Amino acid sequence: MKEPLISTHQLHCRYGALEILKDLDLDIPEGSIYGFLGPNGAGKTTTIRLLLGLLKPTAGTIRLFGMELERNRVQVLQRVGALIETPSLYRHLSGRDNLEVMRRMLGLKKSRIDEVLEIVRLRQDAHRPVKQYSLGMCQRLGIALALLPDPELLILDEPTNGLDPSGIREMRELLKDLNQEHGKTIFLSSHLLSEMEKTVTHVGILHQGQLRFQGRIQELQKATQQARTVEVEVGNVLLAKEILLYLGHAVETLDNQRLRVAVQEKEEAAALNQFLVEGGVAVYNLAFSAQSLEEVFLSMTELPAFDSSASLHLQPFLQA
Ligand SMILES: Nc1ncnc2c1ncn2[C@@H]1O[C@H](COP(=O)(O)OP(=O)(O)OP(=O)(O)O)[C@@H](O)[C@H]1O
Repeated sequence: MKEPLISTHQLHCRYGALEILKDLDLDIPEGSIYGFLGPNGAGKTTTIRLLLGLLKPTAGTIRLFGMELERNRVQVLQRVGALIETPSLYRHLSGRDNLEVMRRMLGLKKSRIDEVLEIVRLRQDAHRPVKQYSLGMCQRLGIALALLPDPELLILDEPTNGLDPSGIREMRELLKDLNQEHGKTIFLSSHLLSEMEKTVTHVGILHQGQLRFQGRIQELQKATQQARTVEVEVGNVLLAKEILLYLGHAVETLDNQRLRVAVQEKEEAAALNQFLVEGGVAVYNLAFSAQSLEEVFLSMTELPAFDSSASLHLQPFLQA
């Protein structure tokens, strides 16, 4: 099997006493668009800093292009283009001149500027000073700068952060184009699955420094179809909740008449109904629903939405 383009093994990182990343095993396949997702503070930027050699891990290893980063920094990093948050730009210079400064520093041929402007669709606006650019245009110029040396891998930290819906759409199209037409592997972070769902081929979900899911987006979608819930409308929410918790279901109170209950199989819904009725709870309505991808993502990255602590004092009641 082909070695992943980026892989980390048991990666740990601390800031002082604070453990930020724990046992992080990332696998980013060549040719993928890998969405690294997680809420604010999950550790995404810290991971990106580690991948770019800007920070040293407390423990663990990082391999890029099959080489250990620590021992091959220069060789590895010249094949990587990166954009961390907003790009550093000379605001009084035009987009083209910003690229020209970098081109000279890298000693690249002049024609490369038009090539990258074309890719990020900024050719028309290349003559304008950057201070007149929208945030989306600045982000695209930042990506053009990262693309100048024609890297195989792009690492982008929250490239859609702060963009309006049309800016997000343009960024999504650009990322797909870079991947499909220009063969770039892309690793990008985001705190919104909904922004990335249609773009990424692979997903890693980070929560409090630990990976909660890693795999193809289709696998996450499949998990979504399996993660079903039942909405139950009852006469006595408190009693219904106690019974369901006792039975080991994860339960969320929606309002003073409705509960949401996690179930694995369809048959469980029928059994659940029977237990409630036998326990003296009037059941007015019971509706089946699959969780959306966003709900699955949130359930992986929020403190448990479901309260699954069983209450013991119901035992005699149910055995009666
Ligand atoms: N230099 C630092 N010193 C101490 N703590 C830090 C430092 N940088 C980040 N942290 C802490 O590390 C944790 C992870 O931060 P990080 O920036 O990696 O998260 P993130 O997932 O990128 O979130 P965001 O989307 O908000 O940037 C946070 O609790 C943050 O406060």
